[in-house]
Amino acid sequence: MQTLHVELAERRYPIHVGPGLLNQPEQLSRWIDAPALLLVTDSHVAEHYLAPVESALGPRLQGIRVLPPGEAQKSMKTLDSLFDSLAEAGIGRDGAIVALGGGVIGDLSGFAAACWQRGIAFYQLPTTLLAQVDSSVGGKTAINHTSGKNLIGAFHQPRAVIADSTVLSTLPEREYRAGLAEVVKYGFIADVDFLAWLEGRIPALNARDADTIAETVTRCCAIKARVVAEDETEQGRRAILNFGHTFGHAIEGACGYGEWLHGEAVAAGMAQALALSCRLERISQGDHERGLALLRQLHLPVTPPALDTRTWLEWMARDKKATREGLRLVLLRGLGRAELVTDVPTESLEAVLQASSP
Ligand SMILES: NC(=O)c1ccc[n+]([C@@H]2O[C@H](COP(=O)([O-])OP(=O)(O)OC[C@H]3O[C@@H](n4cnc5c(N)ncnc54)[C@H](O)[C@@H]3O)[C@@H](O)[C@H]2O)c1
Ligand SMILES: O=C(O)C(=O)C[C@@H](O)[C@H](O)[C@H](O)COP(=O)(O)O
Ligand SMILES: [Zn+2]
Repeated sequence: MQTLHVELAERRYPIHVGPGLLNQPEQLSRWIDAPALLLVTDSHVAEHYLAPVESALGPRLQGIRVLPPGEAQKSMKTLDSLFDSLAEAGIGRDGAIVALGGGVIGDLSGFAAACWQRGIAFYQLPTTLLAQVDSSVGGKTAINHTSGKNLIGAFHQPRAVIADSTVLSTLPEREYRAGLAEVVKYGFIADVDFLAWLEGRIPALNARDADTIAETVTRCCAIKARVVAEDETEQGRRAILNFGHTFGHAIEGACGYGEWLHGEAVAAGMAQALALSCRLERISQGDHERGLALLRQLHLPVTPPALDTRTWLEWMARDKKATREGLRLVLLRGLGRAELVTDVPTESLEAVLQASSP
């Protein structure tokens, strides 16, 4: 097992990564240290992993909510129903939520924890690749609004992240691939050596080799923890974690939440962001092709759905990075280095949007 930390002074917390962690009741019970707990999960995850966590937490567990799976749960209606569960379980200020599941469960439960009695603790037990490498770390919590992705939310850090790499063996193939998109993102934005490391392990990644995945999770968490520690509330630098997301969130919203998985939309969005970076001569043609090749070799989509330019621009305008002056996009300045760019020429953006429409 490895333990990293997100260095945020009084909000500093550990990320434990390793095999079999959900089946170590003494450790689990020590890491999850609040006196009263509500556990939130979804029905797929519950089927596989609820029993060991439930028995490890014992009588401190005051309630369990098993939600239907899927992006649609990041809604005001489900959030409201979680408040009912917190009330029924009698969770007060010293209580906490245990989020057992993927990014949907983590984002939703984290936001419920941020709101309940003005903020209670929560613990992330991520069970998807995407959640282990990205969503469980960093404290972005949210639900969706019909007008845009994650528009209602809060920065609220977990008290601990416990990532059991063994649970990834039951993850459906499509969900595994979606998680790889966020993995590749770290190489593009912050670490060209990691990008090369991934390129050298494509057969192992495609075969879901357990050791390769465990190392991948640790490396991604280390990058994310560093970026979050530098800029917890995305005043600047943290925005690089949003590479591909202005396009990706537009795809998710325009096609209807859940139609494209978040990771799939991010993969196609990163292909757009690579194309725009290349058109603006921020990366070479060779680097553009290298980036697309990696996405394709991991069987990730690089072509977005057919949306007209007006639809693209309407959705992208609601991105949280946008200001009154207009869009701000994360683009590359060479592979392994991302920047937040304010002055993207409209004609270049439109050319990329038009070129990608089938
Ligand atoms: N907060 C952040 O920083 C952040 C970062 C990235 C993504 N996100 C959000 O995360 C969400 C996507 O999360 P996700 O990709 O984890 O999807 P998800 O939570 O919907 O889980 C994917 C599917 O896999 C199932 N599942 C989960 N773990 C399993 C396991 N071990 N075995 C079998 N089935 C399992 C779930 O039931 C679900 O059907 C999106 O809403 C996205 O916006 C947030
Ligand atoms: O942690 C971050 O910061 C990220 O941007 C990580 C993203 O992968 C994630 O999808 C996040 O939820 C997007 O945030 P948003 O602010 O664009 O909603
Ligand atoms: Zn993301």
